[in-house]
Amino acid sequence: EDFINVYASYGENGGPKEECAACNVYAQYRTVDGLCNNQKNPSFGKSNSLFARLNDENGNKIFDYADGKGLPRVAKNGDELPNARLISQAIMDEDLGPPIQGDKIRSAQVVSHGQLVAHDIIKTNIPSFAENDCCKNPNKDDRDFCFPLQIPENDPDLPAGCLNFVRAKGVKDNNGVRQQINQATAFVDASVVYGSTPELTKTLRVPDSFLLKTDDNLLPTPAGINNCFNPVKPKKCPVAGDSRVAVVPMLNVQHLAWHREHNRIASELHILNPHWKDETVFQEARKIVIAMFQHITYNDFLPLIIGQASMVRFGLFSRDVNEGVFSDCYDADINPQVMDAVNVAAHRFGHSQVTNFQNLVDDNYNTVAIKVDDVFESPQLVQQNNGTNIPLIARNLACSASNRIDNFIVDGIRNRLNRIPEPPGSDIVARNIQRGREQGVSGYNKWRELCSLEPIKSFKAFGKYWKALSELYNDPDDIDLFVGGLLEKDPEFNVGPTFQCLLGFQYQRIKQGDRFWYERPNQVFSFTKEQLRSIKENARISKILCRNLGINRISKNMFLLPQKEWNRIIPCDELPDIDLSLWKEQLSYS
Ligand code: HEM
Ligand SMILES: [Ca+2]
Repeated sequence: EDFINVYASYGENGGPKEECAACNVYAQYRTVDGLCNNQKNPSFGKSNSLFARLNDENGNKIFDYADGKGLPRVAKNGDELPNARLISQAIMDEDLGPPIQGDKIRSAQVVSHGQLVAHDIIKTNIPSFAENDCCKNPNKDDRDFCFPLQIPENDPDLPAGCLNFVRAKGVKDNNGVRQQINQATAFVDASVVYGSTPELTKTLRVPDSFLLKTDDNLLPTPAGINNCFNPVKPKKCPVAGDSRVAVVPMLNVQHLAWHREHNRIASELHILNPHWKDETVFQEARKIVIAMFQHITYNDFLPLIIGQASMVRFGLFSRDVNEGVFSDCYDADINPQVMDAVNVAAHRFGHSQVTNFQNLVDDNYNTVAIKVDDVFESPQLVQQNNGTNIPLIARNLACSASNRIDNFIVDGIRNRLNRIPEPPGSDIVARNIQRGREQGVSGYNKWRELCSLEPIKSFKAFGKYWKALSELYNDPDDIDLFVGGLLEKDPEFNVGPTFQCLLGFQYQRIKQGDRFWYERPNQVFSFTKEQLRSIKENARISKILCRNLGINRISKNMFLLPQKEWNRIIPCDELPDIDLSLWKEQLSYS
């Protein structure tokens, strides 16, 4: 049974002309930018191609712009939609929720890995915020460029009036309709580690070597690239495969762990196979890192977000090693590109898991509280004293709870987001809502319909929020997807049915549309049976973070809070390891 109507399919996917070049059918490794992953449509899933829209039964793209071309969505009756900040205040203020919003089983590592994967598959091209102030500059009336937020009078936290918001770069498709550009590869391919363009990969790599660059054993800080959005605090700026590496320290150390894991694996492969060229060592290590990243993301992370039933329904679990090692679900007709609804709403579910604190936890489990809004874009917290805080951040990832997925978003990111270089900062909820509208993403009910769920006919369906919603919106069809989606409940605290459908469908396409999916047999790039088995049995997020972030003990499954019986804190050495000797090439003398 298909959640998404059979009619809904992907539209054409524009891309630059270079893609006319023929693909190398015998390529052993995926390209950095995803080009030629699909040999019939070389730009499927490629970086810098357009986000996907679903098609209706007549093959027309599904979107909702006020003028049908590119102006932000308005209400069904033609009025402006309700003020995004007012919605945020009335529905998503953490003070409206229960006093304790922590999840009982999910750790902060779920949140951080979620952000890392989000950044692996999604990066909207948005003109720089710092250089373009839509409240001040001469372009402020340009509706193609600006869509500022309006903070109402008497707002308790943000100053009334205009708050900057720049629209995503627009590209006209063949019908003259505004589309947006995804700068990341849509594949789950560790592009957060290696970059989504050959130029960035080159910057990250040590020339003539299999290693990624480091600076004092930390992420590299090459001159000439400045990803640091905070211009005030003097510091070195870390560079990784994605420019948002330092949004918060917990994300920063995810990048660091995978970066170090590449160098560890590459160094071992080099010792095992001294005759291999540097390039071979680099690419073989990259291939193993990507396989681990895919395995962990699909089998250990995603079930905690969309739940067991949706995992099974969309065929997202890898094949159980007891039933066989290889598995082939590849379908060359599938375009893995991320769809608009997943970009602007469904995959932003993680914003409700974020907590107000990014604490440091020492070896005796003493905690130093650090507020999230004090450490946005603060790589110095990770870098200082040669990285002495790194193990303390890692322990916090394992030991502190994520917040529940619900309609409450903490003040740290809802009132004080990115107060850089100085207050007032912004509201992540208002931004997400505004982002959905400016990209012409259809309202919540449309997505329910596409997911074969009953559209909501009355505000009453939303329980205690019906009144607030009915005072804000004219019609249930006007409700923004981010708002409606997070108001849905799931008994196991996964995302609700609409986001399960959208994320399940998206991750299915990313898996089935990936020619290089790690489980595939009989290809020039396939692992051996023994190698794949070793990856499947031993790839663990706990092992990767434990061995690379300077801690000695860790919970067996870091995505879950430590627990005496089944998720004890154990020495890292007791966690299983991938057997890299399986990559030792048997030289034959013929
Ligand atoms: C740790 C705190 C986090 C902060 C401070 C943060 C902040 C932001 C900001 C400022 C944006 C841009 C909003 C816009 O203008 O469109 C954004 C986008 C986004 N966030 Fe987060 N976020 C956090 C965690 C997460 C998590 C945990 C997830 C998912 C599990 C997530 C998923 C996304 C996605 C998918 C986007 C859209 C990205 C794009 O358009 O390129 N974020 N976030
Ligand atoms: Ca990617």
